[in-house]
Amino acid sequence: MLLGVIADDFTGATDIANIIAREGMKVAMTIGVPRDGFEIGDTQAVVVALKSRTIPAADAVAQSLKALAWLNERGAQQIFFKYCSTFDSTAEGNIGPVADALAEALGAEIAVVCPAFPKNGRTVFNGHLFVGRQLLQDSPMKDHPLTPMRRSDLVALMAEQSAHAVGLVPHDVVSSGETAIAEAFVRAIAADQRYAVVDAINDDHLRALGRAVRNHKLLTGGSALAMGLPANFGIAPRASHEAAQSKGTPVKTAILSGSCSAATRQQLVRAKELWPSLKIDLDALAENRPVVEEAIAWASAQPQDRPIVIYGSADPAEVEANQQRYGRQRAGELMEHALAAISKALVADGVGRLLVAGGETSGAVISALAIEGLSIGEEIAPGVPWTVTLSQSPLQVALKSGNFGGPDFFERALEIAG
Ligand SMILES: Nc1ncnc2c1ncn2[C@@H]1O[C@H](COP(=O)(O)OP(=O)(O)O)[C@@H](O)[C@H]1O
Ligand SMILES: O=C(O)[C@@H](O)C(=O)COP(=O)(O)O
Repeated sequence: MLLGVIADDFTGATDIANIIAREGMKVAMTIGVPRDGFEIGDTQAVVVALKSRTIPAADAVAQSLKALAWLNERGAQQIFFKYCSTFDSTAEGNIGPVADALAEALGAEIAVVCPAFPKNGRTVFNGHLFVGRQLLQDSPMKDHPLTPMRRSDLVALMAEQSAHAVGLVPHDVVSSGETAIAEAFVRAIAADQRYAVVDAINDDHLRALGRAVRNHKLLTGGSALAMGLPANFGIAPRASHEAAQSKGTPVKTAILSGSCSAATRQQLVRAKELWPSLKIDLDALAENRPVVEEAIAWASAQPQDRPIVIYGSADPAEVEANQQRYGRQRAGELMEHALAAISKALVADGVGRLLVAGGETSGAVISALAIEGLSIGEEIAPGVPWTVTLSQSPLQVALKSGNFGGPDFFERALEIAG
């Protein structure tokens, strides 16, 4: 194995696996740390998907170290800690503690911090993270149900979460190329900095950075940082990425969404106009009413040849009201558990194609389905591939990060699936 990736959520894991695959590496994605006997064959990169973004920091550290040990035992030459391109972290923050623990275990003197994903509008400039034209703190991420981001200064955010000093490699250095970036790392190490936030506003910056980190033991960042890594191992991008799913056969399809992100809510407006839809009532869930059973009955009463949409997604005012009533964590868990239970019943009832919107939601759904891993197929939108589950009865699955994809994402996904 050349590259070992530890991803802090499941949508993020398919996102980075997609990028690595398109850059030519043979990649496998596992759900959690694989069981003993899981064969990696001639796989060059393994992405271990964890659901560690919003859990207590000590648990996130323990799970990440377990993943690291598994990857190291299989000879991974470089480790990548993948977090969100919007640096999603709770108030306590898991990114710093996990990065600290991985750096310590690997003996890494320096690690980059670079969530930039220019194709999806995430750029880092003077250490500040932008989403489109807005600072992160002014973007819809300020209202995220679990990880509201109210600051944009990555140096400050990382310094607050980590036990170590954090520096910045600014855009003028990055624009000067690989040698200048590598020299900046030497200066950062001399200044006792463990992390270097690196500016990147386009893919050329990320590729130059990719070359400059060739010898780093640990990288941290968003998926786009992985773009330049396969080339370091002498691997060239693939002309076309083979589809993992078979086309042309009708497949019962369900769209499940717990994502309250602005992009998902817009995508749902369109999906609801096209297909039968059902909203899950969080109050009813909290009152222990048979919401899940009713949703399953509703689904089986719908025409079987059309996609169905089941969602909890709500706008910031409704999410806020729910959190006031039930608490941030409980509100999230109630919805995640309900959507996970519904997905299990739908699959048992013959649904063979699932589109899941939301990182935490995807984690809950995929875990409930007891799936061991996913193989990466065609790209639907930047950062979102179709995948096929590594299971006895394979399912087609797309895990959509909350803010990824255009307004017609779901239609586009189904067109591509054929
Ligand atoms: N109506 C709702 N009220 C409160 N929380 C909700 C509601 N609908 C969904 N949630 C929760 O919001 C969180 C959304 O996170 P996630 O699934 O990661 O989406 P995203 O990818 O957009 O960040 C989940 O924990 C989900 O259960
Ligand atoms: O880096 C990204 O933006 C995504 O890969 C990701 O992690 C998104 O997380 P969610 O929005 O919670 O799905």
